[in-house]
Amino acid sequence: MAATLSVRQVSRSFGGLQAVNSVSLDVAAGEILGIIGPNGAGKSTLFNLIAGQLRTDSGTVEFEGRPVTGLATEALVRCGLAKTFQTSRPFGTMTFLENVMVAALLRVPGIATARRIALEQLETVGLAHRADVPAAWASTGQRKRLEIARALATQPRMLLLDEPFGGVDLPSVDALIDLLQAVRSRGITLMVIEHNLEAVHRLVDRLIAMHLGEVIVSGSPEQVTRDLRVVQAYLGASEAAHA
Ligand SMILES: Nc1ncnc2c1ncn2[C@@H]1O[C@H](COP(=O)(O)OP(=O)(O)OP(=O)(O)O)[C@@H](O)[C@H]1O
Repeated sequence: MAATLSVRQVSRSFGGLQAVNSVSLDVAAGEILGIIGPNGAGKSTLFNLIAGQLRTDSGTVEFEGRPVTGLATEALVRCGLAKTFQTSRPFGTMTFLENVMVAALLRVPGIATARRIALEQLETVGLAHRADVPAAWASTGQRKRLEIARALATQPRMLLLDEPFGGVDLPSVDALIDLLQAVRSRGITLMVIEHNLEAVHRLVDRLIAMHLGEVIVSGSPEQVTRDLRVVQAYLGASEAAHA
């Protein structure tokens, strides 16, 4: 089966720093692919290159067989590829509902339709009861869910999630895993950057580890997290941080 997303030899540097170095990967339709790696490995940069938030120096990205390299974020959203942010920033003075409506309006023109879609997505993520509350009142866990609702409101076929479990308290992790699995069972392909390895193990079908801008290992969660190169990458990064 053709891949939903194909990344081929994508690179990006910042000054003298090669943040992403010739990364190639495929994500199959309906798959949940996890990306791990120590701080500074290039995970977020890779996501930003795929999602049109950064320009690639070289390489290509195809989504559902169409070249999308260099397309701006809004154009990609209209193609069905959406991304949530590591630090989600809702419009605090707007309500939960209005925040999701803004996202829905990227795909549908009418306010009434956007409102209906937004309510459905708040329901999906378990926040319907917060619809009329200012988003500034959201807890960390609610902000993560709101960000997922906003992405879903753009009716994506693929969703890139940057640290969906970051700052989420332990009891909420299970619910978030269930939510993301429910999203996948609607046919939405997921690619997830995550530092919470326990959550990653339970969520993803396949895992890729990055280090110093490169993909170093790809395989099942068990294979990748036990791989000596991955262990050494984490140890090396933690030693460098404490040096
Ligand atoms: N806009 C930028 N300007 C300069 N350097 C950058 C920029 N964005 C990222 N970098 C550098 O590129 C490297 C990769 O950063 P990136 O944020 O992609 O890593 P990461 O794997 O997502 O890390 P983390 O897990 O800490 O979020 C880092 O050394 C970072 O400092």
